Amino acid sequence: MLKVEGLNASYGESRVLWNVNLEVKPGEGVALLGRNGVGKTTMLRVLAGLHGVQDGKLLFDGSDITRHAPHKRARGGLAYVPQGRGILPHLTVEENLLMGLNATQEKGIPDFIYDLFPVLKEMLHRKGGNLSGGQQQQLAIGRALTMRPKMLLLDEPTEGIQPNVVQQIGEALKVVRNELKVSVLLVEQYLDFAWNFAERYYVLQRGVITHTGETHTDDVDTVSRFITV
Ligand SMILES: Nc1ncnc2c1ncn2[C@@H]1O[C@H](COP(=O)(O)OP(=O)(O)OP(=O)(O)O)[C@@H](O)[C@H]1O
Repeated sequence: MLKVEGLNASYGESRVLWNVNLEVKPGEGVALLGRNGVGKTTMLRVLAGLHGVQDGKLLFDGSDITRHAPHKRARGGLAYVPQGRGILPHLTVEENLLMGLNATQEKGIPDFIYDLFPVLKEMLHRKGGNLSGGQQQQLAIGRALTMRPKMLLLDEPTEGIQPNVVQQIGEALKVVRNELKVSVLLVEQYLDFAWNFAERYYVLQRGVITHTGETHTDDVDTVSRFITV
């Protein structure tokens, strides 16, 4: 589904990602783990087409997308939910969701969005900016899903969110992966959440992938040493 080969990326003279190789298979949930500032957000921005590639190749759904513009990647099924959520605070929940629909032929917001996140139906006419952090996160994921993506790129969906909502988001993401068959690449610092969700993981340290493995066989405490501050 997604294959990253020999990726290098920089900010000016400063190299941030070093020869990154990473793969997400169809229907798979994969976690990208690491401390603050190691390059996780940059990695997702490169995949979304918002930051350039210095060297390397990005393959998605059988195409080389290395030089594709962000909107082309989104139309091709790669949906990015940035850290800080990226919803439009002055628009209502409904208007935010309808924006995602523009890229598809559908007329209305599909019911599965409300099945996943019932709170969005209750808050349909409320302004995005007046939602709680957890509700905004659900809206951001819901909006990305209205585009019927093949893969979601999620940047720290649990950040600053109260535990019961974190649990709801975790359950929704499992439905997204298992029933809607959408692959997920999840950037997280909340290790237990990532471990509970993902089948495989990569650890990024100072821009280099240093460990990778499967969550059901590997020891979470060993991995936590590489990612906790
Ligand atoms: N716009 C920018 N210009 C220059 N350097 C940047 C820029 N954005 C990020 N960096 C640097 O690149 C490195 C990687 O940052 P990045 O945000 O990708 O890390 P991260 O692992 O996502 O961290 P966090 O969890 O804090 O978001 C950091 O050293 C950061 O200071």
